[in-house]
Amino acid sequence: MPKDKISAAKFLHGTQQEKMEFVTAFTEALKKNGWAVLTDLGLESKEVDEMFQWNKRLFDAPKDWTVKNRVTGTNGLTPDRATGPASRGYGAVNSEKIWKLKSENSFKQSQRQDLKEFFDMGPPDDTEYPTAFPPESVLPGFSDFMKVKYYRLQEVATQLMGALEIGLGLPPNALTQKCEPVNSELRFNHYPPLQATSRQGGLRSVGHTDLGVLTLLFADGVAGLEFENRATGAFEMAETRGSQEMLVNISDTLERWTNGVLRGGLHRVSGAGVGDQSVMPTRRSIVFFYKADMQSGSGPLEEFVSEKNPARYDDVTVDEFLRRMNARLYK
Ligand SMILES: O=C(O)CCC(=O)C(=O)O
Ligand SMILES: [Fe+2]
Repeated sequence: MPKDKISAAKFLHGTQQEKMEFVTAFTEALKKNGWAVLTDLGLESKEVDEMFQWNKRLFDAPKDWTVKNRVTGTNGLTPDRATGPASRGYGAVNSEKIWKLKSENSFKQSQRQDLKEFFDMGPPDDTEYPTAFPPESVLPGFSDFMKVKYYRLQEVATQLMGALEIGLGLPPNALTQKCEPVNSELRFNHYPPLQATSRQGGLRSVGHTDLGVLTLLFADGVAGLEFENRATGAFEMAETRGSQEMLVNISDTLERWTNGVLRGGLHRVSGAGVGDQSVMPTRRSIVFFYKADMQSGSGPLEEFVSEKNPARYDDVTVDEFLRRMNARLYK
């Protein structure tokens, strides 16, 4: 498991050789583990702290506005998550049936729960699947703030994808061009405090891989995020230091494009690490799902397919792939 954190400073500001050192370390970590922790991203920790402050304000605010915007409601604006390829707006606790994504039967009945509420924002200029924000009267300034952060994180993710293109020996923009026009999702997660007696299997979110290309994640100080150790099959705590460190994990679309050379990092959120405290504390995370353009193919790139290594994934469009997964996740 990656105990070492990789500094992005050399990639952002270094010599050609230093850039390549980052590219190699980053690509190797993702090939081996499916995830890595990066430091020195060029993101001010103040910027990330501000996102956590908005996360708190958002979930503390009265939720009347969300009624029109629940998982099953279309609101004339927000697509029904279960039938569409996108996720937008507020989702209450237990909206995501994450156990249906991989192997439903491996989860006990008591583990089939998801104890986070969340808010997903799509591209600010998306007219097909617009994000229903809380009204300005409820949370003044929130949508403007989010738009700026959305593009900032898109920029960071695009840079990291550029590094991966080099690391995988692909031509420049081979992967990033499949992510234009922008189709990522910026998510705020909030895990409300929970009595230990209702932990039910000790998990706040069960094991899964994310649907997009690459996921960027910041967690507050409360432990919980765990990744599968591929050597042992056991889940182990992934530690990040608040706003100064960012976790990156491979998601399903990149696994499909690379025909399994990069495999999605399997992760979950546990209530472990809080000892025998009777209440699990509130936990918050900020997640950027870097996603592909809906019209791009989701099947393996020709560079990763050969007679010996035939395509393992069907080449449906990203739109179709995401609809397939959303139908499991939200129905
Ligand atoms: O909150 C976390 O640390 C993980 C969140 C997560 O896995 C997700 O939103 O897909
Ligand atoms: Fe996830």
